[in-house]
Amino acid sequence: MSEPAKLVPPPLKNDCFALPADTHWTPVDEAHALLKERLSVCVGAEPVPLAKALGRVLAQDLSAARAHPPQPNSAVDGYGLAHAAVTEGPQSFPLVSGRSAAGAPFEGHVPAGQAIRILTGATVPAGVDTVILQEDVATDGKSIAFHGPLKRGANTRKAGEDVQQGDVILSKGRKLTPADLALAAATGVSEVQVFKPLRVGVISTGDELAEAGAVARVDQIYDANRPMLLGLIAQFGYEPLDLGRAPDDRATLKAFLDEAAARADVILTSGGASAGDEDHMSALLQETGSMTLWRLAIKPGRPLALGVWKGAPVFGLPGNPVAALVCSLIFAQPAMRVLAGRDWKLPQSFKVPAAFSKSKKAGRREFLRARIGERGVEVFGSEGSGRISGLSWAEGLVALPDEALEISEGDLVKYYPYSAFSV
Ligand SMILES: Nc1nc2c(c(=O)[nH]1)N[C@H]1C(S)=C(S)[C@@H](COP(=O)(O)OP(=O)(O)OC[C@H]3O[C@@H](n4cnc5c(N)ncnc54)[C@H](O)[C@@H]3O)O[C@H]1N2
Ligand code: MOO
Repeated sequence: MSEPAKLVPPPLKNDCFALPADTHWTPVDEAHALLKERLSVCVGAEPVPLAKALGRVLAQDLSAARAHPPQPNSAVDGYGLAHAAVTEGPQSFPLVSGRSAAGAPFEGHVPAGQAIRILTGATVPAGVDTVILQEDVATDGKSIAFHGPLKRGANTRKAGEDVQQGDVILSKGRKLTPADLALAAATGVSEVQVFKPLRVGVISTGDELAEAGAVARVDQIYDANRPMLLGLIAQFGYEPLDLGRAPDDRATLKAFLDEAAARADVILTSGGASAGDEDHMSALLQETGSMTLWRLAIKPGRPLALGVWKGAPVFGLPGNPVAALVCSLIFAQPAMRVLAGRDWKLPQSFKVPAAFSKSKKAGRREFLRARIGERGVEVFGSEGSGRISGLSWAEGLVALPDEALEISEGDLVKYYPYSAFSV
């Protein structure tokens, strides 16, 4: 009998972030390019009254039903007159009786060489093309005296100078802001065709999880990811659907996914994304054949399981809360934007001086919990992926590029305030 082959241990690295050479580590930019290419809107459209349209996404271009302003009107309180009758130097014009006020226009014609009292927003009467500011005249109530020359058309707004009837005022895919509601209302729009809200289902997985409020065994932890992800979805303006906690049991998890696909347009799960013995989420998605299990060149958040379950895109986020949040912001957020009917757009970052120093390794993009302090952007003391306290401490993320980098205090680094993800 021959001796059993002796096990040869690998060199000890003890770096769970080291990137083994035999795996393809997908760079963040490559992952983004794939998401951008493959995703498209997955919700239908419906009409809603303008008053209910804030934050909704236009399902078609919006056109002005009327011009803005609809008629020429006065930009100031003053006196309207015909420019052709104005000369240089001091002069005086008799006032016609009556006035033009906003909502109560003067119906008659103002003869050349005469003037009419006119108020801000009032329709410019026939015969008038120019308005002189009341501060620039002397009056006894019967006539006005002022200095010429005046500029033709002064202090008036032309019909349609802002928007012409039929102009496209807002494009398909636009998320309606308060200013957009003003523009639509001003141009006579009372109802808009918008995409139905994106329903995002959230499932936590893991036998170790206990529900908030329940008595937890010492070996259990409270489910922190679910309230975080549901809150994030609400902040993004989508409809959060709490689909509960699934145990580490493949058949039950399957039933959870079935229910999720029936009720939600997109599914976010956390936990079980990597390839361990209990990582059922990635295993189930793999079975559908739609699976792209990404090993992402990112810290934190390496395992991100992506797939489609009964028609619904699934983001299998890593279980560690910091990684779950970072992956949601960096991948699920731009993806959900497109699924909800908007364009592909990454959040706006800012270059800010670092109030820290760090030696960064090559080969992965790193996201650090960060906030702006007096000396620049500060980072949380620990990079541990389970340190939830750092997520609350932070007001945003610093993104360090894929390459190796020596960062010294004062160097400019990329900073994303959390608010940049919720626009
Ligand atoms: N041998 C290795 N082990 C691990 C590696 C590795 O490279 N080699 N990578 C680590 C990294 S990085 C991550 S991230 C995790 C990802 O694993 P899973 O997505 O399969 O997540 P779980 O194992 O289920 O959970 C990880 C961690 O997070 C806790 N968790 C899970 N869900 C919740 C929740 N809803 N609320 C709060 N905390 C949650 C869970 O208890 C674990 O502690 O794998 C590492 N392992
Ligand atoms: O990278 Mo894991 O995703 O640290 O938490």
